[in-house]
Amino acid sequence: MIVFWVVITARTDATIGDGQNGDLSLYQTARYGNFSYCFRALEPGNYDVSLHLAEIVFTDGPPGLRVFDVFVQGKKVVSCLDIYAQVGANRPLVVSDLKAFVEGDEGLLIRFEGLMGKPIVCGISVTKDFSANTGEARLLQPIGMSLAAECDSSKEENGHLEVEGDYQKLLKDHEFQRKEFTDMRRAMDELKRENRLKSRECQDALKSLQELQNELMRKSMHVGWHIEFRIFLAGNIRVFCRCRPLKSEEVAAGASMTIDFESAKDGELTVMSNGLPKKTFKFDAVFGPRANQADVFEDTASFASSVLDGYNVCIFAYGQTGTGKTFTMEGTEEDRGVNFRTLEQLFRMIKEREKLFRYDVSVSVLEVYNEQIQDLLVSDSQPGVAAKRLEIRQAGEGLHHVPGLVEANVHNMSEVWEVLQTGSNARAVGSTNANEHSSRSHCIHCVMTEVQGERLKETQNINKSLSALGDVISALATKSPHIPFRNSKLTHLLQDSLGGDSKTLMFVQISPNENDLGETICSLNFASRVRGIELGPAKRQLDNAELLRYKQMAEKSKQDLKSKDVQIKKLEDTINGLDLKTKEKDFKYKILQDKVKELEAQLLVERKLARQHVDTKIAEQQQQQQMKQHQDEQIIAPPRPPLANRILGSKKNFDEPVNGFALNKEHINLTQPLKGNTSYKSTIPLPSTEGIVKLTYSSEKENNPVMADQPRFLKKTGRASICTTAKRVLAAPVPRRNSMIPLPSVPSIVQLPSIPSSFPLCQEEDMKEDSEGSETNCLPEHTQCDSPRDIRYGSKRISTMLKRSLQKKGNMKSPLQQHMRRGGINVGMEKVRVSIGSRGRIAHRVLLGNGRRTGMREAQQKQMPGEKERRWNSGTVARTPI
Ligand SMILES: Nc1ncnc2c1ncn2[C@@H]1O[C@H](COP(=O)(O)OP(=O)(O)OP(=O)(O)O)[C@@H](O)[C@H]1O
Repeated sequence: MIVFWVVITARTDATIGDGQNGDLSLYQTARYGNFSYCFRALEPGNYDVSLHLAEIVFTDGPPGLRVFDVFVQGKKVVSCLDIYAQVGANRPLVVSDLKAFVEGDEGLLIRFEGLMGKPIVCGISVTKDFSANTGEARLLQPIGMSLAAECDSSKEENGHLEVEGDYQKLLKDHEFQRKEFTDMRRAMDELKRENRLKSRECQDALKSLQELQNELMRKSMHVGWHIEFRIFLAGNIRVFCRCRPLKSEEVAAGASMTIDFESAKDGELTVMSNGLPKKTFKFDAVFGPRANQADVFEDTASFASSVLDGYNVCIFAYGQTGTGKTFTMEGTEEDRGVNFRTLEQLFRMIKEREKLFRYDVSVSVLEVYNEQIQDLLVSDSQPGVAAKRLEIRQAGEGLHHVPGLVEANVHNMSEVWEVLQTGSNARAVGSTNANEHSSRSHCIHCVMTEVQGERLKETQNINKSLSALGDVISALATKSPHIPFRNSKLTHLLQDSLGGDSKTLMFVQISPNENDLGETICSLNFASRVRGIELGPAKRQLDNAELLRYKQMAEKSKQDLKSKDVQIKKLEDTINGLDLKTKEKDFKYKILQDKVKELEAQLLVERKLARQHVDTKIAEQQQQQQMKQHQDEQIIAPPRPPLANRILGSKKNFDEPVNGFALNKEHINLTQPLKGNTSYKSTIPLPSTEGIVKLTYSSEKENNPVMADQPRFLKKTGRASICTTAKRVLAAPVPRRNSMIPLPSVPSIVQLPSIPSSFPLCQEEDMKEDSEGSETNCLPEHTQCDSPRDIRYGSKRISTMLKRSLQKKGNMKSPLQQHMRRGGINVGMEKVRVSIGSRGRIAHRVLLGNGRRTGMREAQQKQMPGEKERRWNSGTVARTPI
């Protein structure tokens, strides 16, 4: 089948449908060949597709029929046979009810495949199937149309032409666009998300910026206020100017204003004269006739509150009579002044701080009249009784007070007001020309605030100007070395508040009446000078009690420090003493270790010596045995007396006691079984007599140096060891022993004499040990040696037993073990004595610490030399229970 693909431009025209019911119709004329329509679905769903095929010219009958098939979404919906059956010549064909299901945003593809010989006109109508989808009608949009390309016969293969690129390209483009659209949508979503994040960040940043701005503003205000306050404290008395309104009578008299408040700003004030500006002044604040009491106090409150922070504060009013000094400071019952408001604020702050601080507030009201101080809180003096004279005293550095002045404790504002009223009523009032209520006195309200032991704070108010005050102010302004505080009672009383470490606020009161211009300018000039006065930085005040308490605390800290130093010194001494003791103990321990090593080395030497001694004894025994054998042989074989005589000596010698023990003939007779055994010859390579002598000598010499000077004789041991060959008797198992006593070999042949009691074969302790353990130190009752080999074996056993004995005793009584077992250094090492050898010497004794000597030494001292020698010879270990 040949497929033609031609790309044409989709065209929509008036026949496209009404667009309102969701219909979309496309009519397109294709001149040649096959083509396809592609639609992009706006939303998934079922679509009805109808095809209008017109002017399909079937020039030929079935054999030559130019037919084509129609595919919707790749599925053939109309076949050539259908078309052939329905279409006659020049009759259009409408194929309807073709369902197309579109998923997602995939496109709807209608494709015509076939061989077209002549142009056709077709139309496609796509309608959303609303029966299956109830959503909003959204249609397919044509995204392209492909027409059949020119037939390229060169690409015909196996009777077919491969579909070339356009459709595939279209599909790829569509797929690409779809992916691109998906990517774009994803990117757009990402951008939206980022945008939201950025928006949120921006909002957060904006919010934090606003907070920062607010914080900055607060800080700026705070810093500004502090700077302003510090500037004020560091350089100037703060001066507020207040002008009263014109009185009704002044207005009635046609008085005109002499102050220009209209242009007043930033504390500037211009005095007018005849309608022209005469002079301009600048103060910290200016309050015109319209300012009320609250406005004034708003700027005054910070002063008042600093009283509770421990500062001396002085607020007073200065000005011409009748200008409102009393009104500003006291006010009226309906319109309270600075005094009342200040106290009100103090109580409010006290209330706020009541969990942290406790304040006691007292108020005094006094009057300075004719340089006399009168207590206005004292009731009228009784007739004929002179009022109590009050004087100013200086109680401490910078602390002036009036002893005897009544201080009324107040707890709330009603009590304050009551006190103030009492004082106000008691004032001396006279009449003046300027003000019928004016007085020639100065009323001072002292508010003493005690804050947890801190000194009293004073708020003092003055409602009259005094020349003394002026002098003081002038002296302060010119930085005069002498400030005439004591020129008047008023300045004297106010000295603490006007001094260099106070906060001072002065109200300069003026009249707006042009008739008072002279007085007004005079007051303003004075106030300007006051404003330039430098008082220096304000200082917090501490009272003497608090200072005393601090001093006591400092003194106590010093004492504590000293006692701590003493304790530290004691501790250091203790530590040093402990260090010394530790070093001393280390030193002693080292000495002990050295001694232990020395003893162990000595014990080693003793063991060697003992071993040598035992070997010597064994050799002697062997020699005696050999001699005995020869004697026996002589007895049995008389034909050889000369040789026997030569070897063993005469019979007389034979009968001689050997080492104190005499051989009994009867005993010899008991050896009859030996008679027949004449063929025995010792196979033991016996050492020569000289060798034995030398060995014995060297051993004895080593153990007993005294022997070196004595004549050398062949030493004969007092013990005999005879091997019998008459009868082979299996030796009973010989228990191990610890004693170093030489063992008699054949007690059955040679009956040794009874052993003296002073010659213990084994010590009681050894016996005890033997009875308790499996080992024994005692001689076996019968020991027989059947052969020289047994003799040698017996010698080895003896040697082994001796070694074990020594080893055991060494282990049992090792000084090191003793020391370790005792765990102290005061164990008497002398209690351990190891004595080995026939001429043994007393083991080296070491006295350690305060080791107590035991009865061993006394026992030795009581012993006879011979006994001692035998004792040593017995090879036992004299032990004293430790
Ligand atoms: N700012 C003001 N607003 C309204 N009235 C005022 C103001 N200042 C003063 N007055 C009124 O002016 C009158 C005189 O005021 P005040 O007695 O306070 O003057 P003073 O300076 O204390 O006088 P003196 O020096 O004679 O005692 C009072 O009647 C007072 O009410």
